[in-house]
Amino acid sequence: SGAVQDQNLLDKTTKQDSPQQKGRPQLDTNPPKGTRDFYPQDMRLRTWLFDHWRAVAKSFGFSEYDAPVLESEALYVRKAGEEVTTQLYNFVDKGDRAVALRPEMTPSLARMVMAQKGGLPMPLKWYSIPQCWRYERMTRGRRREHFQWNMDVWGVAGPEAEAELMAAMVTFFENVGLTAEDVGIKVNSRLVIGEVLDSLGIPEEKFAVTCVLVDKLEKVPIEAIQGDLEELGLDRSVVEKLLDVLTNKSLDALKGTLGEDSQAVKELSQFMTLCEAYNIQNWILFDASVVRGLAYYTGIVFEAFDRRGELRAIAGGGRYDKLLETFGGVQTPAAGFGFGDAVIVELLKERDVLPSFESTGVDTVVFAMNQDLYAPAVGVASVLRKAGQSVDVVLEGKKLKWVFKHADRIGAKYCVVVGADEYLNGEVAIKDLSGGAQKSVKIDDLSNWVSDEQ
Ligand SMILES: Nc1ccc(Br)nc1
Repeated sequence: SGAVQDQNLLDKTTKQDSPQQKGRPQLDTNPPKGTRDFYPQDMRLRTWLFDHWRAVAKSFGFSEYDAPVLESEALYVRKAGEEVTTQLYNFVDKGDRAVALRPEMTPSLARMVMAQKGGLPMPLKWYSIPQCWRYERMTRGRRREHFQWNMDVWGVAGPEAEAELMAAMVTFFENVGLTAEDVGIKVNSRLVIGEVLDSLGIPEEKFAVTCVLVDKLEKVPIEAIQGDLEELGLDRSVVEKLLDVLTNKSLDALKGTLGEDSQAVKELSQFMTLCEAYNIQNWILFDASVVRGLAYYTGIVFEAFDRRGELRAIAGGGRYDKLLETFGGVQTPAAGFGFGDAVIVELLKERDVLPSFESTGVDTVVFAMNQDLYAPAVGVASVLRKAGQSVDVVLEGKKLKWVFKHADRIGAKYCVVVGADEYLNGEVAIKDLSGGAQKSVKIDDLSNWVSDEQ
């Protein structure tokens, strides 16, 4: 069910199955496992969320792009054991092609950049709100789809890109009524792991898989991935050293561990300084244990979380300078984040900052008192619509009591009744549904009435 439906808007137990038609197998009216329907009220919440995402993207000068939900499976073959590739929603199509519903947007973005063969003027500041998919055994009853706001900057090597992305994410949180007391953003750099592995003589090609395993270590006991670590040739002492470094609670402590010349420390310090320039430092905290689960991150990584620790990560991202290379393209610096539509809605609901989505947004209901007045009534509706109102015309003969109840149910502000006597005087009756006052207005004055009511 849709995000709002999860709030028991349509409690599943009250949904009545349609009456069984004689002898016909009844259609299963549920959406496919792990997917959601968005009824109009759910859609109003989703549109509200996407409008906020789009407004921030626009204010930061980002341009919207899109790509097919269906991609070649080859885009996601990374052999790093990431959840996002082990839970691929993949199949072989009728043309015998190995395809997949995209689990994330970044590879599609990389494919689109690569397709332009260097012809895209850099930097790119692009965003998208794709529906992304995974095929997870329903053991955990989790969703198989979500919408994920993607913001990416391509062609900028310095932490200015990450800082701008961070500022955009914080702007969204502030715009929807959340504060730095509600949400924090943990920041780290994968260069930390890189520098530790270098110091222990672990070859570069083990970097990505090590990062994915360390990310898993955050969630499962070491025994659960002991085999993977051994297969990777990381003996216990290496893992212990890594885990020890990741417990560093400050950049100064990290400098003590990695040394004055640490590139990781330099970059993180510069990033933190930029965050102060945006005045978002209260949202940001250094946390050496953050590595994120995607294999292709190469530098700064970050993840937004609810400070009460009740929910899963709200959003996450980082630098991924080598992704194009893995596709056989030219190395191009890039950084970005993904921001899912599910956890944020849980948080907004929990913090009670979600607006109501009861109303349909209709301004005025127009009703003809009898069939002879229907044509004049739609003429009145056209005048109101041209004046900018959202108008719901009652399309069938109804009792006035039904009309007022209907207008109230859809959250209309006014009800315009076209009655025989008033119409003879070139007027209509307008009932203000908030206060109940009723008045007659000349049809020729309706445009002025609309502008006076705005
Ligand atoms: N990657 C991914 C896709 C779909 C969902 Br739900 N969660 C994560």
